[in-house]
Amino acid sequence: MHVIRHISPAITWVGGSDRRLSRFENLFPIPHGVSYNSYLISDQKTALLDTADASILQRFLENVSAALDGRPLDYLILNHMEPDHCAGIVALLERFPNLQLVGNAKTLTLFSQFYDLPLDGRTITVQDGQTLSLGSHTLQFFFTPMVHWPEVMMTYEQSEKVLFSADTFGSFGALGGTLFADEVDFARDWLPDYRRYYANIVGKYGVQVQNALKKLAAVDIQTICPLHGLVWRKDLNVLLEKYDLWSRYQPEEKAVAIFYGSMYGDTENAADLLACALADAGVHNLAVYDLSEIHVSEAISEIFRCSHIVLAAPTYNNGIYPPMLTLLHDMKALNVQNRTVALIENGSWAPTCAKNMRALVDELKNMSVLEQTVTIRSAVKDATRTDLLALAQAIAQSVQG
Ligand SMILES: Cc1cc2nc3c(=O)[nH]c(=O)nc-3n(C[C@H](O)[C@H](O)[C@H](O)COP(=O)(O)O)c2cc1C
Repeated sequence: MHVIRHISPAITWVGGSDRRLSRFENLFPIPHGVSYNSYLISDQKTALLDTADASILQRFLENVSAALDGRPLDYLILNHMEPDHCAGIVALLERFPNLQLVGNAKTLTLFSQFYDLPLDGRTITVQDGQTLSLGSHTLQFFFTPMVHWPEVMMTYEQSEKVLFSADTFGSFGALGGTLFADEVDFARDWLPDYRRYYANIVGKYGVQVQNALKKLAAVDIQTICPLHGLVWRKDLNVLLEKYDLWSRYQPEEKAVAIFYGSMYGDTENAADLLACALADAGVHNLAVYDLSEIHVSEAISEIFRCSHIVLAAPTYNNGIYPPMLTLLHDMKALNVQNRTVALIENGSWAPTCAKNMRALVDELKNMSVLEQTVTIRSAVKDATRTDLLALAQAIAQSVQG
């Protein structure tokens, strides 16, 4: 049975959620599931904005049929040719013989790479800024390349002022009836998933997101309909401000995140000692993470939130303990910038971890590394405790200053 919600009399959400998938892109754990959104506009012509993932294909096709209410589908707008939004294309082409695919040149190249179906006479190739009339609704296409694939575009419906934003403004998290952001407690229940999605999926492309925000700055947007997560029709600034911060790699909060790796508990001991000293010094926006226990995507998400990060790890075969090395590689891959960093190393005979961590941090832009690197030789002793307390003072001053 179909499950749909109306965004307006003419626009219907026809997507669905997957609560069984354990990892998005077979990579990122999604304990809250994920939604695949698709939207139908019914006017003199009918237009579907993107399709959905194979996991929800049957329900999605039922939803489209119900929303069409017996009418044919005229246009399928392909804002994004990533497979999690494309599983319905072939089925819809077969079902509706006059259906035309609407995309840009790159979209259609990607289509032919993924599928063998000939599209002779069944495509409309649009240019940046071009419009397509459906009757009283008019679609305008804005190319937003590399947010986060090259063919990505957003479609703006002019009469209702709705932006169909592709993966931009999307999130992990299945929908549970409440489709609209104003129907949920966003800060409590959704913001961490939005942040982790942005940081890990889109984070590398901050410049391109800034370009897209600038391109859309003059457009009067009343509603945002992304391909994952919630639909926004109120308080759009809450989301736009986050996107502006994240895409400029600016921290959201004056906060300290301590990430440690530890085999035998001594580096962990140092992390705990530092955290307590920071709390004593009045820094309470503070979190401690064992990198062997959390997924690296959670650490990246916290780095996008926090102004200060502490990296604490043992030396391992003359290098960096592997979970910390993974985090540092991801920080580079996702373009992390503009953070203050403190380093703690451990080693039983030749500690080199801090030097190696520092070299990788130095590859990032606008990172400020505190001078007081602490070296532990196996277990924390009085002298290292003193060093850790001094480091806590330096971090506290930097946070509060
Ligand atoms: C496989 C392995 C390789 C290590 N390589 C080094 C090394 O190259 N240099 C060094 O000083 N210590 C090395 N260590 C020792 C650890 O860095 C050291 O014991 C540290 O105190 C462990 O911290 P933890 O208690 O937080 O796990 C190695 C330990 C292991 C298990």
